[in-house]
Amino acid sequence: MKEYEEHMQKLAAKLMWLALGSLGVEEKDIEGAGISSDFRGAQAAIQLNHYPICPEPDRAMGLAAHTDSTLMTILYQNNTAGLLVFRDDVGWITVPPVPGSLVVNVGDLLHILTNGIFQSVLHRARVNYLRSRFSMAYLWGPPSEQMISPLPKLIDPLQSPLYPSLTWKQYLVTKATHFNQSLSYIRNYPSSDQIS
Ligand SMILES: O=C(O)CCC(=O)C(=O)O
Ligand SMILES: [Fe+2]
Repeated sequence: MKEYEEHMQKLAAKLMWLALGSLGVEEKDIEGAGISSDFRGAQAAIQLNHYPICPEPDRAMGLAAHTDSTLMTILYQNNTAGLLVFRDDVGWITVPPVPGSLVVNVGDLLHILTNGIFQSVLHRARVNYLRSRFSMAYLWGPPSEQMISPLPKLIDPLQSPLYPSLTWKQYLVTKATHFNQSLSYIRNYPSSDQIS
């Protein structure tokens, strides 16, 4: 498990740079925002999910629809389908397991950091009536006291940032009250002091 975590940590930092680099963000932009460019001090948790066989999947909850409160989540799923993501134009679509591959979810904090350019994804998991399913989520985020705010480079110069500056800890408090509405709740709040 420790080895898996070490690999995931390196992969997360690499993926983060692929995502940010694609937006023209450079190391100095990240350092300028007070974040170490190698994401030193990042915090992570591994969540193991097990979905036993269910004779009536349509009447069971599985994992309720949510967005991850992370910067990024790297998800392994065994070869039983069950993960669904929500696309505005089509609705719920299955993310089929592909052997040897991992799923990467944009989390709410990356959504905030990129001022909504990379949007966190609403997803849920269904149970299966033939096979049990398990998944392993590597939930990756910043140090808990690190301020996260939209990167100045990604803010339209004629507009204010869409989200306030806040720590992961503060965001989790908001999420515990506002659940899937949290991002819209904090949107356009000038300061995290006013957030509850
Ligand atoms: O089991 C899955 O595919 C989804 C797991 C998940 O979304 C989570 O652990 O946050
Ligand atoms: Fe999730």
